[in-house]
Amino acid sequence: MTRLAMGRYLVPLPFLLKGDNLMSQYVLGVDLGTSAVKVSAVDRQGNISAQESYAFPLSHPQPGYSEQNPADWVMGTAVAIVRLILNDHIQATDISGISFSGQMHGLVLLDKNNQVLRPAILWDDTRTTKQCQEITTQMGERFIDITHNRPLEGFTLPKLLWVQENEPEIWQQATTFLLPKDYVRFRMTGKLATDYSDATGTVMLDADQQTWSPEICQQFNIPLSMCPELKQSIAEVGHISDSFAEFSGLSPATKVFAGAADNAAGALGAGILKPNRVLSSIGTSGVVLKYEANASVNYRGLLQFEDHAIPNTYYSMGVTLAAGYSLNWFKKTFCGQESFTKMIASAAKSVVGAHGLLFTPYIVGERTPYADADVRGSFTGIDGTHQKGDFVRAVMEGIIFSFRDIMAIYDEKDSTFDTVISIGGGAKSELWLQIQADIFNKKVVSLKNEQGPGLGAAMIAAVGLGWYSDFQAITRQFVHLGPVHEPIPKNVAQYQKLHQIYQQVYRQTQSLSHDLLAFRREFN
Ligand SMILES: Nc1ncnc2c1ncn2[C@@H]1O[C@H](COP(=O)(O)OP(=O)(O)O)[C@@H](O)[C@H]1O
Ligand SMILES: O=C(CO)[C@@H](O)[C@H](O)COP(=O)(O)O
Repeated sequence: MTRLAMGRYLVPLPFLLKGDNLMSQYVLGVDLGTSAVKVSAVDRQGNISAQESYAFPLSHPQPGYSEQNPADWVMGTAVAIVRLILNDHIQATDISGISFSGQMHGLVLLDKNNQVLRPAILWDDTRTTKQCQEITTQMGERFIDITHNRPLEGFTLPKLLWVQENEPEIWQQATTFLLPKDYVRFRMTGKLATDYSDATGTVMLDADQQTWSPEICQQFNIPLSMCPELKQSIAEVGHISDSFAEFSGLSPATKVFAGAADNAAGALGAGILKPNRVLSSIGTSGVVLKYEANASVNYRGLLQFEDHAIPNTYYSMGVTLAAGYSLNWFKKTFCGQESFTKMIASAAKSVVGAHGLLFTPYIVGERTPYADADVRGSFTGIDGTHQKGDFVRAVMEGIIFSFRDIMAIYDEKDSTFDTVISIGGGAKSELWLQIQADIFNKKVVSLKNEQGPGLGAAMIAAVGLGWYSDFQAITRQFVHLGPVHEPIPKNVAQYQKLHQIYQQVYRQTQSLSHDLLAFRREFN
């Protein structure tokens, strides 16, 4: 039988030709999340023809540390692509373009030969409190004027300073830094670059000038040459290299576009192109995000301010560090092999307010509204009658109360919106969608196909290829909203009362959790 060599995979040719989609053209959206990489093949009409994913581990070598191995991202992406080609019969030659959505802020350091120098330090790593204080001491309000952000542990600049101070032997060899998706793109094309939406997340971009800030780089002894070239999200960065083609089965003719930060891509994939719509994303992290038409708004660091994937537009957001991560932690720790669906079914048997049990999701520290790396989570009100379902429900509710706290910042700024679009793994749960509607007291809408960031990445490639003239046009064709969850007045009233109690937990447990973390650092 004739066999076609695809990298190291030998595939019977008739098998490859069996697919229905021989004459179709696709773009691939690579969504590099924290729990897994998910690759979607999307046709010119916006139909998601196939999806594959590959999970990778998170490493927490010490409390507050969070790392991943960049090689795992590349391997996982290649495996997902190989599966699309072999299992889903997407023809490599039909894949016209690829783009990316990437977990934000993570630091990948490369030496002069573009070799990775140390594990990537991720967005939820909070080891850099000292470096954040140094940035504030040295630059004060000027830092916020330049970046429209305040320095927080998750961002890339404090991570660079941590390596400078703590690993001088690594720092001496460091030649380039990249964000996570940029490293995957580099391994696919051989080209070093980042895009503006991920660049803002480093807090080294001058938000008004749209250049790397020479003032910030000079202040902290970071050579400007270390910063990758800036590209628009839809810019073509290159083609698939021969070596990655060999490895993955892709065609070297496939064009590769810069892509975007996952929240920018998620906003695209959810049709967040107007200020009346807000995104609620329950991934590993949790995000409440609002479209901003121009850079004149400055929340002075109360919320993050970032470049959107659409040129000259922006978004603001608040981040709950451990959203889906909290539910995942609960499942892994207490529910054995049980599926999310089964575990959540037990929560559905509980009631609004989980019979008086409250959870705060600060289990890896928090970013918004409390920028506090050393706070930790809590269950309050545990009673001898509580069942497992009450605990699961309390975790789900606590995460959404944390989102409600972010919305309170928008309320204070008189920033109004009427619709919440829910994306991320958490949007798969009907119960969680209704809890959101009831706690937000807003209409909550999910997507027909829950692939916000992956779809956004595919949309970037499709616009980059010229299939659509702009993001407004492609959104009309690609983004399909699903069922609407309306708030239930009785539940809204109960949650409003409970939220007031929830809001007291941070202040009343802050010093306790700081003391406990100090104890842990001293003794374990
Ligand atoms: N069936 C489900 N119902 C509700 N939540 C789910 C389900 N499956 C996964 N999740 C949640 O979604 C999270 C992963 O979301 P995802 O958007 O894939 O994350 P990331 O992009 O960070 O990798 C998990 O941590 C989990 O809490
Ligand atoms: O730190 C942030 C945004 O500022 C996170 O939202 C990361 O971008 C990770 O995203 P997920 O893996 O949770 O999608």
